Amino acid sequence: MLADRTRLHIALQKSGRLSDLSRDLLRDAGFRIQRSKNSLTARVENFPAELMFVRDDDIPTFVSDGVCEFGIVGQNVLEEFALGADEQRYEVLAELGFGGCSLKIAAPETLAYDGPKSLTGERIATSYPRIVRRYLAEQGIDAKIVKMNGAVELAPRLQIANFVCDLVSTGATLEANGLRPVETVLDSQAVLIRTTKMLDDTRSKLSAGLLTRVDGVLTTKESKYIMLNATGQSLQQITSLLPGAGAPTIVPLHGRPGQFAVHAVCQESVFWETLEQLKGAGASAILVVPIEKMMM
Ligand SMILES: Nc1ncnc2c1ncn2[C@@H]1O[C@H](COP(=O)(O)OP(=O)(O)OP(=O)(O)O)[C@@H](O)[C@H]1O
Ligand SMILES: O=P(O)(O)OC[C@H]1O[C@H](OP(=O)(O)OP(=O)(O)O)[C@H](O)[C@@H]1O
Ligand SMILES: [Mg+2]
Repeated sequence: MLADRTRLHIALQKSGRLSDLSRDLLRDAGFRIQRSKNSLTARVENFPAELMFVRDDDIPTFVSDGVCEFGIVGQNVLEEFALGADEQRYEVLAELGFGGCSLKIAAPETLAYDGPKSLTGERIATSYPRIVRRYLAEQGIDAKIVKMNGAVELAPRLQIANFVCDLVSTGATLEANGLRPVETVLDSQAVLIRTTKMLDDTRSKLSAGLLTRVDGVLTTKESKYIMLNATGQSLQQITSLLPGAGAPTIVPLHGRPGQFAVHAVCQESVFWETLEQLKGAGASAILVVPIEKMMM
């Protein structure tokens, strides 16, 4: 059956690290996901789109083939796919700020390691053979790659390989298996991808609409609304300290001559250090509040 051309198809991981976070992003963007008994697909109630729940490894293929116009997948999976593809038939539209992890080479705690040359002639177990092959080529190292589909951390104990190359975030899995990270091969997070296949007018418009909403969520997540009071002399320094703020609103404070209220939308992270600097420059009554929705 041909996919319905009047709606968008979005490929998401069915169950795993990215599943809930991907759905949360779409919900934050205002899409109401219909509950479905058939858990492999779900309609969006208030937008012509259908979610397809699949294995994450299949997402780059579906989007490249245009079976799904959009997908959410880790950069690690995408890169491994790209290294095996003849041409790139998808585009990365946004880094989503979740699913952060790194692909690392790890070795048993007891094994000596003295830089990448220690990998020469060794066996490295991984689910990411193409990425590891590229890394070894860049380093000019000759080593044998052993492909495993999961439980890679077990390889040294099973004497399949001395080294592993797998995803790490907290490092707890490595530690639990008596391994330590020795090299970082790739840093990764989830990204939104779109097919580069030509879309008809209907889906092209829907695609732009979806993108505007997702962009809105991503900008909003970083953005904060700052309010503070300042004296006339300190205004210039204070406004220059506001991270990623356009033109702030400055209004005189009633009954307090020479004092002003400054309001600004900051589109970059606001750290405690920033607040300390603002205070040091003469700001008082500083408030930082989250922004719920934003459309620029
Ligand atoms: N420890 C982690 N911390 C954060 N993100 C991670 C971590 N491990 C993996 N990820 C990211 O989440 C993605 C999905 O991880 P998961 O372990 O659920 O995949 P999987 O077992 O291959 O699932 P599937 O059944 O869909 O093939 C990874 O490709 C990676 O981008
Ligand atoms: O550094 P850590 O925080 O310990 O995370 C690393 C683990 O997370 C991932 O597996 P996941 O738990 O998603 O399970 P999976 O192997 O079944 O995919 C990855 O394959 C590691 O095993
Ligand atoms: Mg997978």
